[in-house]
Amino acid sequence: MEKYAVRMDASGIVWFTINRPDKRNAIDYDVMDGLEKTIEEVSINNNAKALVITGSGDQAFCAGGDLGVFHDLRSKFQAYDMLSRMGAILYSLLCLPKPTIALINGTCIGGGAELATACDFRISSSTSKIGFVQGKLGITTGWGGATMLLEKMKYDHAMEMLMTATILTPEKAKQIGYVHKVVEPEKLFEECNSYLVPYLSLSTQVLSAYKMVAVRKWDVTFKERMFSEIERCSYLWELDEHHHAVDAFLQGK
Ligand SMILES: CCCC(=O)SCCNC(=O)CCNC(=O)[C@H](O)C(C)(C)COP(=O)(O)OP(=O)(O)OC[C@H]1O[C@@H](n2cnc3c(N)ncnc32)[C@H](O)[C@@H]1OP(=O)(O)O
Repeated sequence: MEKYAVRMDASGIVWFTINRPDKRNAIDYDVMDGLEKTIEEVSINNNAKALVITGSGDQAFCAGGDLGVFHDLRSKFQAYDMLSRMGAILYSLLCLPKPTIALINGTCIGGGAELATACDFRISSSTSKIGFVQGKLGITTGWGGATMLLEKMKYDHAMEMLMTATILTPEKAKQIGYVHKVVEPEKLFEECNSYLVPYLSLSTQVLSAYKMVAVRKWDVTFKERMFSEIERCSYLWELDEHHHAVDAFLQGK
């Protein structure tokens, strides 16, 4: 089974689906490859007007990094290689000159919330769970998620999400401005299509021009901040607190 699926529909929406429902759509190196290629293709394909990222099945959008795979990374140098690669992928998603949507079809936690944050808009199923749970594993957001969140949300709401590592209902996430629309699970795709209609009615050049205005806001200083966040997470990654927490998860404690 392919770990991700990509298709472009007749209206120019590219649908990227993480296809690892048995692992709650956790991101491993293959999914990273798929995201990297798709973002690049969408950015250069004139027929691609928008990118929607979602997860397969009705349980999870994305449960973050694959703890089984990434737990092999023990030192801060090993952690930095993986974290900065995914950080670069999310930075290119953030700056993609087309509208992007995280279609949150279920659990969206840890790196899954970082992935969703890199998108322009978040549409969630009413049954999803959303949270930056990294703190519970003794690390911070390691893919640049906090830097992006603080650009996109009010300071106090962003810091509360990050520093409490709590899991929010979609309604609460909407109330604080993280999620833009909450819909019944069976209406998720229909509502996502409707949401995109006004965007698709404008030309790609116009949409790209607006995205470029936003990208200018995220200048070199922003990129530096994002990557120093990643470096700090690599340092925490190496510490026992993190490794013990992941050991406990993998051993089902
Ligand atoms: C590296 C960048 C930063 C990060 O993303 S750190 C990772 C943050 N993510 C997490 O801590 C999520 C850990 N997972 C969970 O808390 C729960 O599995 C979750 C998502 C709430 C779903 O709970 P349930 O629906 O009850 O399902 P479950 O626990 O029985 O899991 C089903 C199978 O999926 C696996 N899974 C879930 N999240 C995973 C992950 N992040 N990496 C690797 N495998 C993961 C889980 O091990 C289980 O697999 P199996 O059936 O035992 O083979």
